[in-house]
Amino acid sequence: MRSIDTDPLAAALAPPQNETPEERQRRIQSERAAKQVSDEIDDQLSRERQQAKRMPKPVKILLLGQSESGKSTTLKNFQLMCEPKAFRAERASWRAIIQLNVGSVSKWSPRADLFAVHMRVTQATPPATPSAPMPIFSRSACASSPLLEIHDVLMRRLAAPDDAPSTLSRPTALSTIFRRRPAKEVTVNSNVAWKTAFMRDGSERESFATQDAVDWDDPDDPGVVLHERADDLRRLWAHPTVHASLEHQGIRLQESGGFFLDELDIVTSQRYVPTDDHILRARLKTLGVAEHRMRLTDPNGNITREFRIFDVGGQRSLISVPTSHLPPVQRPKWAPYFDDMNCIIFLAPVSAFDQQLEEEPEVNRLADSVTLWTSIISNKLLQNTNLILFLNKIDILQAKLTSGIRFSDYVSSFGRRPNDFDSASRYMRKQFAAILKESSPVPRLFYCHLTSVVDAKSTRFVLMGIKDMLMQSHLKQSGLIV
Ligand SMILES: Nc1nc2c(ncn2[C@@H]2O[C@H](COP(=O)(O)OP(=O)(O)OP(=O)(O)O)[C@@H](O)[C@H]2O)c(=O)[nH]1
Ligand SMILES: [Mg+2]
Repeated sequence: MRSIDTDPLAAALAPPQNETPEERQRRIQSERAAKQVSDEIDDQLSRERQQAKRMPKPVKILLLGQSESGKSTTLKNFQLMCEPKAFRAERASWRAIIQLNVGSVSKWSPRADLFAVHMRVTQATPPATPSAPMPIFSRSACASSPLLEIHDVLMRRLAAPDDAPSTLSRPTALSTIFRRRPAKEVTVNSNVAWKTAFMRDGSERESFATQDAVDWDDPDDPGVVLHERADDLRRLWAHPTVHASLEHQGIRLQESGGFFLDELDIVTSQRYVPTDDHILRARLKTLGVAEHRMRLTDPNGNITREFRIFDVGGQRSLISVPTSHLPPVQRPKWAPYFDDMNCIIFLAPVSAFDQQLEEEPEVNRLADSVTLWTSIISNKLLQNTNLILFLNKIDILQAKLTSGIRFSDYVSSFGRRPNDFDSASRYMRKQFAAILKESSPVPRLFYCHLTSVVDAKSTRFVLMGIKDMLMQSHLKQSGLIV
């Protein structure tokens, strides 16, 4: 046997040689306390392991669809339904995103030329007649625009840009969360817990009162600038030249995600805290794949089921839809990672029948959704997964058809059917179902819903049905019911 002299471990653990009786007493007490803590941790781990063994397997849901189809908004609805407290605890974070949406002129400027219009309005030159061509101002000429200023304050608040060291106290780690790309949307990297960065004390909390959601004393709060500039923004948005210009270019900002200009009074108010409805309408593009876990509890607070929802950012490079030079159906690279999903919710934004993809302006957005749908349902790795189709953004579809935009001008196979919501939605449902029948490797059940996922009430109804259906089929699979 090794003696203490030669065994380094025993030597390190041995009591000090000249220990007094008091020191010995203190040492023994502290060793006892440490052992007690260690035993408690062991017990807790063992209890959790037992509970995990008893818990049914988690229900896994995969959200798919092109960019801006409504996947993250569907996820927010799930959260609102399953964990309303946690959803509302994130209001401060969503407030920042909504403020960014309001000040996000870089998104509109290339298309909507709001800077140019803005220069006229604020310089009080007589407005041009709506039909007159709009002068084009360079970005530098507009550098003093209050709109740009708001946007810049928000961006500095959200992420210290790499090229301009921020004087703000926000952690620079935020720059890895948000990325600013010229004339592109602000995106969120799904692997980063960005929401906690906006919580009042930087920590996640289960619940707090509305007024506690935001740090009202923060001198860098973008709400202050936004409130100061509210009049400018209101004048800009109320100006007839702005609307004439947008109409002239066929731009309907009201239908874009993150549109809050019709509610400037509310969102620029000094103590603005977003409602559930505003959170659902806030726009933040997802990058990568985000996994969200939600725990359902019984009335006694015991966890009965875990839902894992995977939100796959819809940008083309990620979902890898074919482009003109690739074969018509290409296997998505991520599919092997998702072959054990219980269900895929596929979102097709049907209001986009008259729009083109931002990434590829020659591709119609509805055609792109159909291609992506075909590629998903024909994938053998995903063939055993339940399929639920959301024909989404029906509120915008309805508004477009009512305003006289003709569906058949973009979808010639629609022919001479009436240009109304019922005919168009029925037609699309039939087309998507026919593709499934033709392209799925095995026959499968197909559920289709006409949705507007910014409407919390109707979406809750749809999601409740899906949740019940999944729990039933899950229990059947586990042999717990027949
Ligand atoms: N009017 C209306 N807006 C919607 C609807 N569904 C989603 N939106 C809005 O459209 C925008 C885009 O929705 P997201 O949920 O962010 O889209 P996404 O599919 O996650 O997009 P990526 O993250 O880019 O893949 C958001 O501002 C939503 O509020 C809808 O049914 N009607
Ligand atoms: Mg998203």
